[in-house]
Amino acid sequence: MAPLSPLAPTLIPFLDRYLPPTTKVNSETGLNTKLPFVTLTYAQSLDSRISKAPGVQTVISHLETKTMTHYIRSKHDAILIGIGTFLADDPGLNCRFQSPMEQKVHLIRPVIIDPTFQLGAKYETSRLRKTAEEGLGLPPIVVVDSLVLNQNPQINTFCQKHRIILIDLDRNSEARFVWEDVFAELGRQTLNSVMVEGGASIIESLLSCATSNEDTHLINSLIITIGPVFLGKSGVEVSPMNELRLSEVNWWKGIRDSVVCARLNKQDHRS
Ligand SMILES: NC(=O)C1=CN([C@@H]2O[C@H](COP(=O)(O)OP(=O)(O)OC[C@H]3O[C@@H](n4cnc5c(N)ncnc54)[C@H](O)[C@@H]3O)[C@@H](O)[C@H]2O)C=CC1
Ligand SMILES: Nc1nc(O)c(N)c(N[C@@H]2O[C@H](COP(=O)(O)O)[C@@H](O)[C@H]2O)n1
Repeated sequence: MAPLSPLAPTLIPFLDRYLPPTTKVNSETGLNTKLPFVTLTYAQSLDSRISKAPGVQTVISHLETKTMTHYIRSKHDAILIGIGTFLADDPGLNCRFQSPMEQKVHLIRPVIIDPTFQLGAKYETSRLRKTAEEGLGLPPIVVVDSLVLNQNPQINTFCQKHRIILIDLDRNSEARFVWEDVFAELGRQTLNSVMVEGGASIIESLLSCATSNEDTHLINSLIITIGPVFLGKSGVEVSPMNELRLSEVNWWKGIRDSVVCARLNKQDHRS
């Protein structure tokens, strides 16, 4: 694993207002809210692609913005990916950014959205498991369709040592979880901030639900790294179902990549 570079100092004030507050407070009631603070963050090409082909891990971020991603991980309780990303990337999903102010590296909880429990035996040989066993990260929580519990014997073995969250799929709309159910459950598990990293299906699903009025509050911040590359028509594109305009937009320019931070709605979680 290549070491990270020092964090560009200008990234700290740039990112600050888009990162989770220490305590999430509802601006209207003054009470803590049940839903975690959700940051959607990923790296894309100039043609809005996050990998060069389906299921192929593709480096887009420069080391400088890779370091930024680990800094962002250090500010969240959980990191969420879809099972497609687990299968394609075999990621570590830990935090390797060490703040000079902290004695220890931050431990972030991986969450995998895996309705049909494809994780199965693949977890045994994964980097995720190795990272957790070496004490460099935490074991994952896997979010599974409630109906799959009795249909897949591998779940029972996995459950003995790991946490599984059972949620009913929304069977009216192409067998997806309702995101509010997922985040509410993560909130109940005391995960007060969730960083969503991908992949394409997860990003599109979240951006698309943000275009429906009811769910705009689910994503609190958007942080996108843009690398100077076109991945072409065989690349995996991310695009919401409908037009989506951003607010509170700010840009940062690094050695090679640019980063855009924004909100999807007008709600300010710090006021
Ligand atoms: N450039 C970047 O920042 C990143 C790139 N990637 C890339 O993305 C690709 C993987 O993307 P995908 O294949 O789309 O996989 P994915 O990680 O989005 O997982 C897809 C699976 O997640 C589940 N899922 C997604 N939305 C759901 C919902 N609302 N309810 C229930 N289940 C849901 C389904 O089982 C679906 O098959 C890989 O090539 C990976 O390298 C992944 C993360 C970040
Ligand atoms: N920030 C960023 N830039 C890229 O170019 C990427 N391909 C990704 N991918 C995400 O990073 C995960 C790998 O994490 P580990 O370093 O192994 O912990 C991968 O699973 C994607 O979510 N990200």
